[in-house]
Amino acid sequence: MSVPTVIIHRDADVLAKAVAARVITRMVDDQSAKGSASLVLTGGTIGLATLAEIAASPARDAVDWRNLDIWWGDERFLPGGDSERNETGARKALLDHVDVDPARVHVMRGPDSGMSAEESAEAYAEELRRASRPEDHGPAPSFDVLMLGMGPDGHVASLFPGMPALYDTRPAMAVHGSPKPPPTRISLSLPVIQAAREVWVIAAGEEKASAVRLALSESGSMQVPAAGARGRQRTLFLLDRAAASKIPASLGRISSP
Ligand SMILES: O=C1O[C@H](COP(=O)(O)O)[C@@H](O)[C@H](O)[C@H]1O
Repeated sequence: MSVPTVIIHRDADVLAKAVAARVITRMVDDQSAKGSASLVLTGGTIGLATLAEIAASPARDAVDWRNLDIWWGDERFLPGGDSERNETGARKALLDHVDVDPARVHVMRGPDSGMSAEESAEAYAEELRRASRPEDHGPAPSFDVLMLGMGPDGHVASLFPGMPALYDTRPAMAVHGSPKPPPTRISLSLPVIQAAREVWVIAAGEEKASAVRLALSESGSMQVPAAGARGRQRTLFLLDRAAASKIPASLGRISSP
């Protein structure tokens, strides 16, 4: 697992624009090198702001959207179209504005599919297994970029502190009793997150500062799930100044104006 690099931007607005530019460049590079790319989306405030900035960028047309696999790190188990679903937010902010291949937009299905949360999670796990290639050496693709928002409690995807899902080794699982509504969710597991080539934890705001400090410390992922958010080749903590305000000065970091 890689050691995190911390990059700090002035505020949430600059952070979202900078992450958007980073996503576009990374997808273009991966598509140039291997023909296609994979991107895991996150819900949450800064995650959706980032997607809106990608949509607003003239450089978005440099991405071959039809040759991109889009996945989610987690989903709130709500019917399709519900405004609280991460999918709904992502469609509104970005996916409705670019020419994605619907077959390559891998959604976690809600109760309107007729499936229980367990069945939906298993269907997603199966989709991940099918997409895995021999070089991935595991039950899910090694995603090129996996973005994660982070809660003030240090949760990432729908992996909340102290919850059994943190020990789950299936590619995706149902989560019940989430402390943040809605209570039922679907999440990628920690091993799948850690198999991604690059993991980007994105956080803005002072309310995230303590969790950011713990996520960059020696904390265990059971106490602070974001402490387990590490990519195989690279881990980035992309922060605004407020979210970075409690990081010890000793920790290497790069700041933009
Ligand atoms: O519920 C969720 O919350 C987190 C973080 O959201 P934020 O609004 O505090 O930024 C998000 O990363 C996750 O995908 C989502 O389901």
